[in-house]
Amino acid sequence: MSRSESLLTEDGTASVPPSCLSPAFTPPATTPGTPVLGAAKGVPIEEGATATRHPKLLKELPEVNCIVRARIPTTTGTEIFLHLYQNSIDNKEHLAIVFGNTIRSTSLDAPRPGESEMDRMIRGAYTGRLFPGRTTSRYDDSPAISRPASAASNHHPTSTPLTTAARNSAPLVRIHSECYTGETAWSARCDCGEQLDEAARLMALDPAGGVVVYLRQEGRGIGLGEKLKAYNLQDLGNDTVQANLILRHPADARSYGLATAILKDLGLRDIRLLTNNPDKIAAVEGPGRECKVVERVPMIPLAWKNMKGGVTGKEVGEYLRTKITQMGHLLSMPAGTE
Ligand SMILES: Nc1nc2c(ncn2[C@@H]2O[C@H](COP(=O)(O)OP(=O)(O)OP(=O)(O)O)[C@@H](O)[C@H]2O)c(=O)[nH]1
Repeated sequence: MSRSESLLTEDGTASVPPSCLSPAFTPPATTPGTPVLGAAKGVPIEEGATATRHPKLLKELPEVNCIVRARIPTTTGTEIFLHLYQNSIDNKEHLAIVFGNTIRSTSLDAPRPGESEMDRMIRGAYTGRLFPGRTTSRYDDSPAISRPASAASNHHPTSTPLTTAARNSAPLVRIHSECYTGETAWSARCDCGEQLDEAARLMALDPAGGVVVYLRQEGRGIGLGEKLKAYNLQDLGNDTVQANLILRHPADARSYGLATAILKDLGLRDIRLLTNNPDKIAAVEGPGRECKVVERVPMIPLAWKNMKGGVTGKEVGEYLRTKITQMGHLLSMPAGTE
């Protein structure tokens, strides 16, 4: 008997107490990917096209509106700009963490009726840097500060035919789904915290800058409470996919339309996407190909590269194995761990 069968009856229903089950099946917004083997580092997406599948795309993008932006000096010394978004499909505060000072939000910068210069600065719609006594949101009106070369333009990469140079200048993007346990509660069940840190490290180093789109789809979209139930089912012998299914959730309940809309608002069309997830690559390009993933940059677990800071242990090993064997993630287990 397999481990999942131990909790499923003959007709496939769960033998866990009904009170533990979610009230209704949640239809999948995206479905798990088809297993694909052996993607190389930095594969241009055109060459790796067979490595992707095409989840159902939204008919149209949701509306997004950046309502505030602020500079965050970080503990690593890198400055980031945190952008907070509202949208037309849920009430959650999705975020864009922007590295570099050339990437700007169109909706944030748009003038609002009746607002003062102080209003604009308070909501972050200023150029350059704020300083005590600044009176205007506009750069050129402010003789006290000089204009750094890197901020010379607020315009964004255009979609010219891609040369290697253009591809190299496309910004790095990570579409990251919330993981309270991995990012805040030091969980070693997954590598989510490590992935967020690694994405930030790479973006801080990249002259083209980068964006982490941080989507509030905790637990692959099932929410924290349900994810914690799934953890208990994992401790009872199920893998991460089986645990979701026993709880009557899809293996992956996420969607990426909001990410596409946020990237569009930030003026990013050609992007280099940090991911191993083929569904994400296909979905983020949007219904009208609003974005183009010109390169997939793999996220190899740090421990597999013998780098410091990697999450290790039995649980994360199983988590990664399930992603590869059941969700089609473009990773190969290191020799000796298959
Ligand atoms: N249901 C469930 N969700 C989990 C579990 N462990 C982590 N997650 C969630 O999985 C999501 C991780 O997503 P991402 O970091 O975007 O990564 P991914 O889609 O797996 O693919 P990559 O881009 O390759 O990292 C987050 O929402 C986590 O909360 C688990 O055991 N069960």
